[in-house]
Amino acid sequence: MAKHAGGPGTDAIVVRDLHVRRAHVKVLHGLSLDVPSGRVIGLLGPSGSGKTTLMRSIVGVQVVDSGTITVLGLPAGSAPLRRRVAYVTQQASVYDDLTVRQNLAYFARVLGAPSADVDRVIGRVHLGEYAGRLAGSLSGGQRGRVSLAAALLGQPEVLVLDEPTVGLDPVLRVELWSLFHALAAEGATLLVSSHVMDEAKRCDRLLLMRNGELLADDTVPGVLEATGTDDIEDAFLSLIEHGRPDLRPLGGGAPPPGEAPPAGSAGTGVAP
Ligand SMILES: Nc1ncnc2c1ncn2[C@@H]1O[C@H](COP(=O)(O)OP(=O)(O)OP(=O)(O)O)[C@@H](O)[C@H]1O
Repeated sequence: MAKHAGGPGTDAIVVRDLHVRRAHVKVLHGLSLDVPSGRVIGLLGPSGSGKTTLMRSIVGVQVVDSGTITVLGLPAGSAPLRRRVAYVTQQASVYDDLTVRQNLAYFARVLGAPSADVDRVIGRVHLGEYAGRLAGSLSGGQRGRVSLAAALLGQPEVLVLDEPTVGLDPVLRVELWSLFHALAAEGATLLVSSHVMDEAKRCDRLLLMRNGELLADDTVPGVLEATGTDDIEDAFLSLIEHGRPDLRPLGGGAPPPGEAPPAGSAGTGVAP
């Protein structure tokens, strides 16, 4: 079970007014968000919307212009977080000339995780039958699962996963989402990016991004209710088309002077 510092009801990740440029181009424009502990949070948005940049900032590998990011109560990227936060990039990070088990044994040693953890994580990502295979002989999806297994070594409290289900068949995708929820039930916090809107329904909560800004921060039912849609893709399009003025932030932010709150907007977490 993950050692869970924050506990239910607290925020594992807090981002405030985050501005990031990449190659002199502004990518994130003053993002503020909270990621609650012990939940699976979906970070959704089209390609290029800034999901990876936000994740890189949260794990402390991105130079930021301004703003603050706190993870488990500590500044993002600070040394004590190194073993408490795991990051899986879109490219599988494995050694092709080592077997699956050898890869994980190596990473376990680097992380100082117990060697028994290797078989545990192999089991969790259902790679048992491939444990003795060279990573270089695996499919892209299988290599991705080796990377995910490496991230689970040492039972990190926060998992930041960049498009972990891309290219997987539907059965494997469902298996991974159920693994994510099992990890959350054990106390971990998962921030999972995807550009497939259909995956939204598998998340406890959504962060919808576009052009480096947050369009919504809410549960799936909350986003649907706030937009008057019954499909998350339609909801996303509605947020783009109608913008955010019709929607109120979580906790009932005040409407502009002289304007009544729109019907169905109470309690929604659509970003201000
Ligand atoms: N190394 C880089 N140098 C310059 N610009 C970059 C770099 N990496 C990303 N960008 C730009 O930053 C913006 C956000 O990219 P980012 O990778 O964060 O988006 P994303 O939502 O994760 O996209 P995808 O779903 O395709 O991974 C894009 O316009 C992209 O072109």
